[in-house]
Amino acid sequence: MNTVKNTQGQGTAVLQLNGVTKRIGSKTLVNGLSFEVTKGEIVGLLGPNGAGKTTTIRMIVGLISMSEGDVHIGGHSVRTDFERAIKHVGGIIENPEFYPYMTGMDNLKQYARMSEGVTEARIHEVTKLVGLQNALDKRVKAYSLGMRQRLGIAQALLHRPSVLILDEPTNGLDPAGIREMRDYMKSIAQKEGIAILVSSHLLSEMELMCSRVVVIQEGKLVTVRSIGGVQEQDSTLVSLALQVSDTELARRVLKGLQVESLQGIEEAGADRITLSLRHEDTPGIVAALTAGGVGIYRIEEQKATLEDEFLKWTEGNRIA
Ligand SMILES: Nc1ncnc2c1ncn2[C@@H]1O[C@H](COP(=O)(O)OP(=O)(O)OP(=O)(O)O)[C@@H](O)[C@H]1O
Repeated sequence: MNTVKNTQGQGTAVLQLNGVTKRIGSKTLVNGLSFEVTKGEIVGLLGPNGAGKTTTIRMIVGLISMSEGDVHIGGHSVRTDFERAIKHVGGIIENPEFYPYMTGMDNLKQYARMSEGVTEARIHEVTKLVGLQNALDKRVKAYSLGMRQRLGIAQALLHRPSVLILDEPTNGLDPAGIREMRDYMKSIAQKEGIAILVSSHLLSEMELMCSRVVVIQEGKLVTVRSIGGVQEQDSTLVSLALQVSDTELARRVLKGLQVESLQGIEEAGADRITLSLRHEDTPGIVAALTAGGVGIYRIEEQKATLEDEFLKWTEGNRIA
C-alpha cells in the first residue's frame, strides 16, 4: 500500500485532505479544509449542525465532487485515482440498509459476494469485533438500532479497509448503545490498525473516543486539537473557584496583589470568587487573602472541558 508520511511525523497518514473546498452556486459549504488521519487513530470531525461535516465526508468517499483541493486515501488521489483510493475505505454515510427478513449472517454473506476475497472466517472475525457473534442467526428486523449500526460497521470492515468513515454513528442510540459503540470503535482501531474518522456534534462523546478532534464551523477549519492537548494547555494556567467569607474584601485584596499571572478575578455568587493564575502562584494568593482577613472555606480547580474549549473556538471563529 502506498502511504504518505504525515507532516507532523507522528505516523502514517492514511487519509489526507488538502484544501478541500465545495461550492454550490454562490455558497461555499466547505472552504479549504486540510487535515489528516493516521493508522490506528480515531479522529473526530466536530462541528455544530450545518458546519459541513456530511458534505466533507461525502467528498472524501466520492459521493459528491470537490470544487477545489484533493483527498488522498492510502496515497491515492480521490480525484485522479478514485478506484484505488476508494478500495481503502469502509464507510457508513447514511443509516446502513439491510434486508430485514434475512439474518445478520445472510446479510453479510450477501454483501461479501459482491466484494472480492471476503471469506466466511472474515465474517466471523468482524462480527466478533462488533460484538454480534451471538446475534448472527437473528433476523435483522429484530435487531435494535445499536445492533444495526454495528452490523453496518461489520459490513464496512469486511474487505479490510485502512480507513473507516462514519457519519454520526451514535445518532439515535441510547446511552448504553453509545457507550458500546464507542468501546467497539476503540477496539477496532487498535485491533485492525485502522484509521477512523467519525463525525459528530456531541463533544462529550468525542472527548471519550478520539485522540484528536478537527473542529469545523461554517465549512472552515477552526482548530485541530489532540484531546490530551486540551488538558495540557490547562496545566499552565489553572482556574480556581474560592469559597470565601467576604467576596468584596477578597476581590480588593486580590486586585492589590502584584502577581503577574493572576487574572479574570470575578465574584461568582454570594460567597464565591473565581480567578485564574499559574499553579505555583496559588500558595502566595492564599496567604495574602488570609493575611488580609479573608476566611477561605474551600478551593476548587475548575477544569475547562472540551465543551468550553469548543464554544470558545467556534465563537472566536464567528467573530473573526
Ligand atoms: N446540495 C446542497 N445545496 C445547497 N446547500 C447545501 C446542500 N447540501 C448541504 N447544504 C448546506 O451546506 C451546509 C453544510 O451542510 P452539512 O450537511 O454538510 O452539515 P453538517 O455539519 O453535516 O450538519 P448536520 O450536523 O446538521 O448534519 C448547510 O448549511 C446545508 O444547509
